[in-house]
Amino acid sequence: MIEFDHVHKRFGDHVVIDDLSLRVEDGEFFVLVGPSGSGKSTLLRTVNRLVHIDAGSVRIDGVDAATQAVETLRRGIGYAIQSVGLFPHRTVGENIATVPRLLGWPEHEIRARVEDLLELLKLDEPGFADRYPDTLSGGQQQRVGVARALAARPRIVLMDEPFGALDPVTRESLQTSLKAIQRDTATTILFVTHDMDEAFGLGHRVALMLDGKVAQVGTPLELIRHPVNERVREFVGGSRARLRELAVRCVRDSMRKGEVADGDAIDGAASLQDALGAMLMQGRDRLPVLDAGQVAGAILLTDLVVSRE
Ligand SMILES: Nc1ncnc2c1ncn2[C@@H]1O[C@H](COP(=O)(O)OP(=O)(O)OP(=O)(O)O)[C@@H](O)[C@H]1O
Repeated sequence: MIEFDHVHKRFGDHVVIDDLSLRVEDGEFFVLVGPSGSGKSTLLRTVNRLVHIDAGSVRIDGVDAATQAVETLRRGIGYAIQSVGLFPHRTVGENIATVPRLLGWPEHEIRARVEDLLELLKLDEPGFADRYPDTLSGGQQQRVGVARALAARPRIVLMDEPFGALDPVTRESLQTSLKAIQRDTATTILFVTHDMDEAFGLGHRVALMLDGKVAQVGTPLELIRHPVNERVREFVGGSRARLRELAVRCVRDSMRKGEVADGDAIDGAASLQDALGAMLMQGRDRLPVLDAGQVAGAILLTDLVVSRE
C-alpha cells in the first residue's frame, strides 16, 4: 500500500504538488493521468525518493519512505520510464538481472528469472538475452525496461509513460501483457500516462491530476459517468466519453444469455468496443457470445447504445 499524506512539493515558487492525499491499495493497478505539467511524474518520483517532498509524507506499507535507507527503498520498488535507461554496455540478460544480482540471488535463480521474463514479455527469440541495447528496436528496449523493473518481483512497481513513443500496435500488445502480468502477480502498480485511453484501459482506479491536485479519483466508469465537475468532464472526453465507456465495459456484462445470433462469435471477455468493431466488420447488428469456449448468448447493437446496468 502506498499512502500520500498531505504531500507538498514546490520547485522555486512553483507549487507542483499541492497538499495531495491519496491511497493506492495492495495489488491495485492505479493510474495517474492528466495533462503535461500537472505533477504526475513528480508525484510518482516521491515514492522512490527521486524527488524530495517539502511537507507531508509518503508511506509504503505504513512505513514513512523518508525514514528508510534510499538504496534499500529503491531495491524494493521496480521503476520503468519512457526513456528506458538501459545500461548500454550490459546485455539484455545482464540488464534484467540488475536488481536480483544486487540482492544477492543465486546465479541459477537469476538465469531462470531472466528466461521467464523474456518469455512473459515475448522476447524469447534465440540469443536475445545476449544482445546489447543498441541492437534492439524501441519497442524491444521498452519491453526490456519493463522486464528489468519486474525482475526482483517487487511488490510495488512505478511506471512513468513506459509505453510512450511506441506505435499503437506494439503499445497495445505491451498493455495487454502488462495487464496479464499484474493480474497474475497482484503487483501494486502506480502508472503515469497522459493518455486517457491508456489510463482507462489499464487502471482499476484512475486519479485525474490537474495543477498538482487530484481532481477526481475512481474507477474508469465512475470518472466517465460521474465527473465531479466540468473540467473533469472535459478531460474525460465530454460527449466522446461514451465511446471510452465502450472500451472499459465487457461483453459478458451486457450480453443476453441464451439468445442466439448468426456470425462469428465474440468472447465474453472482449470489450464492447471490440464487439462494435466485430459487428461493423461482419455487417451484423447481433453476434453470438462465447463464455469459456461455449456459445452462451448474444450481444446486440442496442446493448452497446443503451446500458442496462
Ligand atoms: N527538477 C525540476 N526543477 C524545476 N521544475 C521542475 C522539476 N521537475 C519538474 N518540474 C516542473 O514541475 C511541473 C510538473 O512536472 P511533472 O513532470 O511532474 O509533470 P507531468 O504531469 O508528469 O508532466 P508530463 O506528462 O509532461 O511528464 C512542471 O511544470 C515541471 O516543469
